[in-house]
Amino acid sequence: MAPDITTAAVNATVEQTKFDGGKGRAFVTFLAGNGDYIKGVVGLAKGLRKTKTIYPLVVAILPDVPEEHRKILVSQGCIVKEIVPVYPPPNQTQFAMAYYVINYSKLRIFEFVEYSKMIYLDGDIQVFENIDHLFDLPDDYFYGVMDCFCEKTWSHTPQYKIGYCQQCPDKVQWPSDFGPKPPLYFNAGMFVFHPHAATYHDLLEKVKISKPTPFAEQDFLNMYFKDKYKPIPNVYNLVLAMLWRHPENVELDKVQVVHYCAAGSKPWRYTGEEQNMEREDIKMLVKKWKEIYEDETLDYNNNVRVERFTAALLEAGGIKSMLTPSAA
Ligand SMILES: O=c1ccn([C@@H]2O[C@H](COP(=O)(O)OP(=O)(O)O)[C@@H](O)[C@H]2O)c(=O)[nH]1
Ligand SMILES: OC[C@H]1O[C@H](O[C@@H]2[C@@H](O)[C@H](O)[C@@H](O)[C@H](O)[C@@H]2O)[C@H](O)[C@@H](O)[C@H]1O
Ligand SMILES: [Mn+2]
Repeated sequence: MAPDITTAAVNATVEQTKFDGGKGRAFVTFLAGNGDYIKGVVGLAKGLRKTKTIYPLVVAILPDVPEEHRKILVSQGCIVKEIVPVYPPPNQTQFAMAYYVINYSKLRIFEFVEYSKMIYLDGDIQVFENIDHLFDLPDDYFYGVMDCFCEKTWSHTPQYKIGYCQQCPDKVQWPSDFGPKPPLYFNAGMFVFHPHAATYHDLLEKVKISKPTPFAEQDFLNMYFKDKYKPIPNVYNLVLAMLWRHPENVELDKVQVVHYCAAGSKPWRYTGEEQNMEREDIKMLVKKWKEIYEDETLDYNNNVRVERFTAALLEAGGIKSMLTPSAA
């Protein structure tokens, strides 16, 4: 019978392991409002647990997230950090989606300098394979997956109007009289970054004087990091529209991270009625998300003793040191 490990020791070890074992690394997501995105974040927390990641999930929440949702996040082992909202300068801009204005608050995560490296994931993303290796990417760059400009949400752009997309740059040439080709552009639903105080303060200064644009903080981040952005393969953030816009660029069985950003694809409110939602691949991906969300063995409370006991073993120097002398 292993000796009693005091709860305090386990708690201390868990926190320390999370920090040391994580080498100051963490996944981070963003939650605002009292709506149903809480389901997305719970699904993400359980999906990350299923990948056996050693890194915690930090949830940056706006003040309007209700206590009941905060308790759910803590019960799922998340590190909950309340952030102050960030608003863009007042402007008449029509955002691609009216609620995108709240997404500027995502920028607060750049202040989490207690972490040396973070992977940001939208709440409507699911991680199906272990992606811990992305934390080892060099700090000098900002990593994300290239977006697609073919959906109607892009109809305000010159790219959309001429049928140009960075996913198939040879299909429609960028006209020379349009000026320089747009720099590579990432989807801001997933990115790998190194929190840094000076960068954070500069970001916040610049966002206060930047004209808001239809894709809100996504446009801003692309402008800000355009000289540091390094594309990573789309297996790390499958923007669903790629399935019908650029199927030649997708190998579904190799996809590790899925971004449920197409209209009607949020798994927790999926009805299958919107355009493209009746596709078999969409139905399969929504089913995969729901299987994780409904899997009680992935709940933190059903794992905490294993995670804590493992952590305590690490701290105590392995199984032998835990056995009583007579059994040694
Ligand atoms: O009511 C909302 C809307 C958005 N979000 C957060 O903001 C992210 C970006 O919004 P969304 O994913 O809907 O944008 P999309 O990727 O679909 O354009 C979401 O994933 C959530 O993490 C939220 O918490 N509550
Ligand atoms: O606030 C702007 C948002 O812009 C992005 O969503 C868009 C973009 O990806 C388009 O390319 C798609 O066509 C569209 O479906 C999708 O919603 C990010 O996913 C989200 O995190 C957030 O930054
Ligand atoms: Mn999203």
